[in-house]
Amino acid sequence: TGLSRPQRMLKAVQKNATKGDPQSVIAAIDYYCRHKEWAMNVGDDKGPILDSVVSEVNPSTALELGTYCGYSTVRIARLLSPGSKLITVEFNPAYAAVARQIIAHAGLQNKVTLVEGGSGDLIPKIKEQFGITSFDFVFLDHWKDRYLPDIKLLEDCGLLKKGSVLLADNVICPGTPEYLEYVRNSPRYKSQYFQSYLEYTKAEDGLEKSVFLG
Ligand SMILES: Cc1cc(C(=O)N2CCN(C)CC2)sc1-c1cc(O)c2nc[nH]c(=O)c2c1
Ligand SMILES: [Mg+2]
Repeated sequence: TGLSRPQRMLKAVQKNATKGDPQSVIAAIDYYCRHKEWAMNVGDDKGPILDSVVSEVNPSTALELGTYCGYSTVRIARLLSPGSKLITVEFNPAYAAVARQIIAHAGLQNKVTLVEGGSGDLIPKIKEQFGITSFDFVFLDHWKDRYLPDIKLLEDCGLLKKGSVLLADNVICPGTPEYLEYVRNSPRYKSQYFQSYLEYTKAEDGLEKSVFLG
């Protein structure tokens, strides 16, 4: 049955993007997914909002839940200051294999640690495995039903500190109602909605930014 959609995306990156140039990797993926075949990257409508939040936070430690093909991994890692680290978690080994190659094509492999496995299993092991005490920034983009349990896990594992910023994709489409209800009503978070569009479409979607108050 030939190549998978992620593998076809990888080929497009290897063909059209310049090695070591993250912006060309981002542009090659956006062109492919807008004009050839749709894929669930955060994309070029929501991407600049992600960029602005990452730049504002300038995290020393960042966590991404849901790597997929590494598009948002590249968007985040290209903005990190020297010495900062991004840990990205991917459940699907086929996605992880493609993401490693796309992250390497961008030349960002030294800023990124890709961990394969389920977020629920990995989060409790992060402190001991990576010597990280807390995350300055967390991007939630894995599976809508894991957003709420995983932030509760991050809280319980002491991986959030006063001022930690959570940014969640797809809060409208596919939608994460329980997560939104929690972060918008909990006294422990200050939340803000950034309206945008589902990647490469005219459908509404948006990002929810939530600051942990401690
Ligand atoms: C798979 C999928 C299908 C969607 C949709 O409404 N579609 C109608 C319009 N056509 C064009 C595309 C398909 S939206 C979406 C999606 C989008 C993300 O950003 C995701 N991020 C993380 N994890 C996910 O499971 C995830 C799913
Ligand atoms: Mg998404």
